Amino acid sequence: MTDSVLHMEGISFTRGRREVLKGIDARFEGGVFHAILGPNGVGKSTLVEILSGQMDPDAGSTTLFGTPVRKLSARKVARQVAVVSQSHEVRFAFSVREVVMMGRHPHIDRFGSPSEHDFKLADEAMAVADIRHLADRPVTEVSGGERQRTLFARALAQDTPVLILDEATSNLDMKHTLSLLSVVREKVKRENRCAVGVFQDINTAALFCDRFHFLKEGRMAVSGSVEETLTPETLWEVFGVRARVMEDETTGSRQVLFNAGGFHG
Ligand SMILES: Nc1ncnc2c1ncn2[C@@H]1O[C@H](COP(=O)(O)OP(=O)(O)OP(=O)(O)O)[C@@H](O)[C@H]1O
Repeated sequence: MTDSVLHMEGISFTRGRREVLKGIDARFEGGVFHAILGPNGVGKSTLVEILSGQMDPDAGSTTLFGTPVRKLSARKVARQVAVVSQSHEVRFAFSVREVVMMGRHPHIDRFGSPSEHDFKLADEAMAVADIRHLADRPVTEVSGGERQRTLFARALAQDTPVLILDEATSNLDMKHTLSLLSVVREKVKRENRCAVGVFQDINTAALFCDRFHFLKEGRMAVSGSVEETLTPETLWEVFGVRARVMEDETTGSRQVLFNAGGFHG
């Protein structure tokens, strides 16, 4: 049994002169790891920015546990939704530990100070993201992948029922990609949390996610379980690429085999 945690209805959004999203309906449940997929510029980041309350849509509504997101304060949303965004920009030279501790701020009283529990969660998140050895380094002086792991750890420390990942592993090596997404999957399955990830790499998404949502030309083109949606027909329709879809006999997960010349003009 799955519960609807986030619900989008009739979401439309125009950026510049272009209507990027055209009446999107989607449901994101607890206990499910969702993937948002689609070509560059189709509106994946825009969709998750609206989903996490960072932007208001021109039309339609998003509810979080039944309450319209626009009626909730940023602090209330941050207690429920953590985001690892695509922008890796960190302007100030906070230490890696300080950045991870920022994930606890929504939970700490305005005039209070962090508790033992806050420090413990931040420390655990740093261990999971394998950044403890970087704790005292300025975040402006670590590598792109290390910075992304720091922002991932901040979101894990935030300890929310909803986790939104916008290409959150795009700079990570394979080992850290697998280990961090395994942790997300475990939280989704064991603790009934809801995860929504934007992915460019369909095979990584197929290893960890339960449901795929493909965007095309501002609309939700195909939505459903990985088995239903990850087909050569969908890949052709959405991305204009020819590919084979294989099922790994050992793990049962679907993987795509591309070929160098297999794309539409
Ligand atoms: N700040 C902005 N101002 C105006 N237009 C924008 C802005 N950010 C994005 N856009 C435009 O909105 C559209 C959707 O962008 P968005 O970043 O949501 O796409 P995306 O699917 O996440 O793309 P990608 O796969 O390249 O990350 C694109 O046409 C983009 O050029």
